[in-house]
Amino acid sequence: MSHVKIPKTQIQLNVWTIGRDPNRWTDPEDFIPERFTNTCVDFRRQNFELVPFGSGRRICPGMPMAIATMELGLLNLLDFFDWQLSEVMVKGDDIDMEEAGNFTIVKKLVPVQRY
Ligand code: HEM
Repeated sequence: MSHVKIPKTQIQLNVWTIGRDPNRWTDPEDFIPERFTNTCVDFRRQNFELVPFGSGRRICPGMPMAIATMELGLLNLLDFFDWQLSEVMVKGDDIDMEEAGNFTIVKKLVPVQRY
């Protein structure tokens, strides 16, 4: 494979669209976290359908810190609170996974203090 240099040009990948490509993902709009178990697709490697931290020599150097911070934050939220759906979250019998908000996100889950 030959490499082409494009000097003084910034290239941005549309990771949002890649992550919703129906040619790559089954039911891409559905929330199916199990899709990431038993798969060889790994966001740390060169699986270009999943590149939240970029890839190659300019991959995010803060990735280990970001993962540790997110895991710690998430585990604390799960440990200290029970979570229930707010009324806006329920759609029929199902959970409404439609995105809301732009720069600010509407709270769809309600924390209930456990202790
Ligand atoms: C969820 C959290 C984070 C996400 C999703 C994220 C994502 C990214 C992405 C997509 C890039 C561009 C990679 C590329 O060009 O291929 C990047 C670059 C970078 N990130 Fe992160 N990042 C996160 C957290 C962090 C943290 C915590 C730090 C530092 C403590 C950090 C420092 C950097 C730096 C310095 C670059 C530039 C690397 C370079 O251009 O060589 N990031 N990040």
